[in-house]
Order: sequence, then C-alpha cells, then structure tokens
Amino acid sequence: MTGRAARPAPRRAPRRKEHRHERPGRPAPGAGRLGRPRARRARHRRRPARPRPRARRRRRGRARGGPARRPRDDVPRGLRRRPRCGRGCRSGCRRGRRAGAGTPARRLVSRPVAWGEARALARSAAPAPSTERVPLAEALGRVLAEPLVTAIPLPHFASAAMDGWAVCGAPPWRLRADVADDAARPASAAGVLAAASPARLEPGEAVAIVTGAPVPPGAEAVLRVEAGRVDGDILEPIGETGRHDVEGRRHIRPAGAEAAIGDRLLDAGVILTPPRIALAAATGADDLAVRRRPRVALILTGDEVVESGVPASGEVRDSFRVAIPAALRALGAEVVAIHRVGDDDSATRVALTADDVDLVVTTGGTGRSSADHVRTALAAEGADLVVPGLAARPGGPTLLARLPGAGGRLVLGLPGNPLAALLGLVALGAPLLSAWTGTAAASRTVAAARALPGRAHSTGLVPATVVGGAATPAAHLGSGMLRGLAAADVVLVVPPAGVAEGGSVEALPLPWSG
Ligand SMILES: Nc1nc2c(c(=O)[nH]1)N[C@H]1C(S)=C(S)[C@@H](COP(=O)(O)OP(=O)(O)OC[C@H]3O[C@@H](n4cnc5c(N)ncnc54)[C@H](O)[C@@H]3O)O[C@H]1N2
Ligand code: MOO
Repeated sequence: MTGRAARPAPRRAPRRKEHRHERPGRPAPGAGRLGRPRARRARHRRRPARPRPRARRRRRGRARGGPARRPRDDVPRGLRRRPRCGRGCRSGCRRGRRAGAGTPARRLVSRPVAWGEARALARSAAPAPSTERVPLAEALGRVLAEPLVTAIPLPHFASAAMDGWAVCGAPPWRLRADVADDAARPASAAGVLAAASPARLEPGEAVAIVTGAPVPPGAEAVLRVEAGRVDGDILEPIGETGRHDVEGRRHIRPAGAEAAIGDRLLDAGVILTPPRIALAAATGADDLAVRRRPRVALILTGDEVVESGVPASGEVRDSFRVAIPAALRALGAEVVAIHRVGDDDSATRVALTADDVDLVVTTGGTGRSSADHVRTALAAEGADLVVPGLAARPGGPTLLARLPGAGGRLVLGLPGNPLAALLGLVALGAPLLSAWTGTAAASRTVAAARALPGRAHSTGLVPATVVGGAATPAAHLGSGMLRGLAAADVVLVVPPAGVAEGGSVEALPLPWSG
C-alpha cells in the first residue's frame, strides 16, 4: 500500500510490527531489522511456515517497554487476532470465515463496508442535534439552530444615506433655523432615536442632516453637501449632480427596505459567517441558538511519532495534532482533549474512556499487527463496530465503533498514514458530523479532465484540483503523502468501474475549504 519498507534505525525506542506475511528467508528489499513490513501488502499470502519463536516476541515486547500482550481470552471472540482467511492469512481478511451464531453481526463481520453503505451508517450513528445559546461574539463558524426571524423592520427608521440636507419640494429651499449642522449629528444610537421625530418639512424647506440620521417626515431627498450651495438661509442645488439628487429623490433609505417584520433572514443549518452575525446584530439579537458542537478527544498513537522538530531517522513527525483538531472544528466538532499514547494496548484503552466527550478520534494503530492496538483496545472495552473498515483507498482501515454504556460514545479510528487519515475523516467523519450538527452534506458533480481508473471492489478517493468544472487528480497521492491533498480543491469519489475522460464524477468538498 505504502512505501513503508525502508524505515531506518530510530534514535529512540523504535516501533516494530510483526512481519506476519513475510516469507521466511525473503526479507522485504530495503527493510532492515527495524524496517516496517513491506509484506503488509501481501494480504492473502500464506503465513510463514514457522511462526516467530515466543521467546523472541517477549524480548521485543520488553525492549519497547510495552506491557505483556493481553491474554487472548480477554478479547471478545469477534475481534480476536487469529487466522481469518481460509487461506491462512492473518491480516484481518475474513474470507472463508463463518459467522458464529448469537454474536452481533457487526462484531463478526470485519469485511470492509461499501462506500455508500459506510457513509449511511456513519450518518445514522449520529445522535439528534442539540441546541445551546451563545453570544454573538462566540457564534462564528457555529451552525444556526433556529431560523433568524426579524422582529423589527430593517432599517427600522427612514434615514439619510449621505451628509447634506433633507429637502422637500422644488429648489430653492429655505434652510430651517431650528436644526443646526452639528445638532443633526447623532452622538450615539440614542441620539438617533432622540432625533427620530424632527418637525415635518414643508415644501420649500430644507434641513441639515448627516448620514444615518432619521429624515424628518416630508423629506423627499437628501441633497449631498458637495452638490448644494448656501447663501444666507437659502439653499440651491449645484449643477447636474444636485439636480439629479433632488429629481431622483435620492439618498433616503426607507424603513423596511431590507426586511419587513417577520421576514426569515437565515435558515436553520447555515454556518454563521461574519456577515450573518452582523445581520443578526442588526435585528437586535445579542445571542443565537446554535447546534451544540460534539466534544471530541483525540488520541494519537505510535511509538515512532515525535511532536516537534525535525524527526531523526526512524522517527516520524506528527502530522495530526494540529491538523485534525482544525479539520474537526471545520466539521462542527470541538477537540477538548488530546492524548499521545505509544503502541500500548492498556494505554489506548485508558485513553478511550478518559474524558467526558461525545466522540473519540484515534490516529494510527488500526492495523492488525502486534504494534496496532486500536481494534484490540476497542474489543477489550466491549465496543461494537459500526463500520469495521471502508471499501475505499486510501483510508480503507478507517473504522467507526460504539463503546458500551449509557452515552454509547462513538470512536472514529483513522489510519496512521497521513493521506489515509485525512481522507478517512472526509469519508466517515464528515457524514457523521454533518448529521450530528444538522448541516447539509454537500457534494457536487464535476467532469473528469482525464480518465480515472477504478479499482476492483473499492472506491477510489482522489484529491483533485478543479478548473472550469473539470477535475484533474493532484500529484503525490501516496497514502503516506500530503502534497496532493494540500494542493487539492476536492476529493473525487471514483467508483470501482472507473470514470472515462469527460465523464461525471462526484466531488466531495474539503472540510477546511469553507
Ligand atoms: N498486512 C496489511 N498491512 C497493512 C494493510 C493491510 O490491509 N494489510 N493496510 C495498510 C493501509 S491501507 C494503511 S492506511 C495502514 C494503516 O495502518 P495503521 O492505522 O495501523 O497505522 P500505523 O501502522 O500506526 O501507521 C501507519 C503509518 O502512519 C504513520 N503515522 C502514524 N501516526 C502518525 C502521525 N501522527 N503523523 C504522521 N504519520 C503518522 C506511521 O509512522 C506509519 O508510517 O496499514 C497498511 N498496512
Ligand atoms: O494506506 Mo491505506 O489505503 O491508504 O488507508
């Protein structure tokens, strides 16, 4: 799947996985003693004739400082590590297995779930959206839970759109002495309201006014200050501009021009952007009903992962601690706790239930080697697999599980390979969280700029750029890479049959591209 063969010797305690599919005497090219097994690719090869001696496994376990392996009997039957494939493969393939009677089907069947079904399962796993009220200052990016209906007209009084004079009838006008220039300038909203009932203008009268101030009843236009000339108490328009202001009855904003009382200004389910928050403020709102954000704990796994600086040979710089919380936030969730656990079963179990959260997201460790603990930890906690794996590449090992207990906390298990993890988030995290926060799951159709080959039995997830409605796959799309996704606008969903050049293909939005 990925170029994981050549992992050089690490500086710190290295991460090692069992080479379950390696043929004895034929090490993967480039794989040193500490190399990750290239042989993971060989899903259906036969097991080695002679399994690794027990003593060696124990030594390796101690060297990594990890706990002794959990006794098999602690692990529910459905998720035990044991040969699953009729051909002796132990990679998790369930070919040739028969489901045992009386055990929940989802636990037994770890066959990857087809794309559409997996997304539907993720949507239906979400609880109904719930609501909270937040001040406008905290509403940015939140999902509006109730329509915004205005209780006042917008604007709620007729006002001047320009600095100048409110005029009534034909020029010349007599400037009313009762209101001086400065007196017309409201010092505050209260000033505007206090000035809201100036005396009625009669034909042939004008009064000085500033932008935003209430126009007196009877005003027919505002003559801009640069388009009028005052001589004593007589006001006249200057040239074409002045005549245009007056004859066009310009520069008065009538009350209710934007909205009448009771107008629905925003629908429930929209994301609150700066102009939407400003619109809510204009109606007089101080807070808004928004969908509660699911609270998320993030668990980063992997002994080899380092979180700062340039990684030494054999170390891998963490790609997720910052990126995944940001992506989850864009999807409407909030990461409230982050745990780093090594390749350690009991630490993974502890982290799964450590926080008071609605959802746990894990990264890495979704495989079935001795260094991967997400599935065994879930099994030991009695979790039910909602989506055991995805018939899609990259991101195939992505899983969705539910822990037992009153809350039925969900766990989204993302693969460790960076592209696979982020696409797993798009694949299952996006539908889960869009149902959870009650937002519309958006996708569109684009044309394939070139033929997109399909892959038997699985959906291809292809980051692509879109220009003029035509999508071109990005370069650098290896499962362990990030350049392609960093350059992409969308993710194409390529069915197993592939897509011909010019054919239509579904394009999923990237959560972070708004
Ligand atoms: N025998 C098989 N081997 C593999 C299969 C398979 O079906 N059979 N599937 C492959 C696929 S596809 C994927 S994807 C990976 C998933 O592996 P895991 O989820 O167990 O992830 P790890 O093994 O822990 O790590 C994989 C890779 O990702 C790197 N990693 C982990 N965490 C981070 C991080 N925070 N930041 C950056 N990179 C990270 C890790 O160092 C590894 O290089 O399994 C295949 N194998
Ligand atoms: O490396 Mo895996 O398919 O890409 O999830």
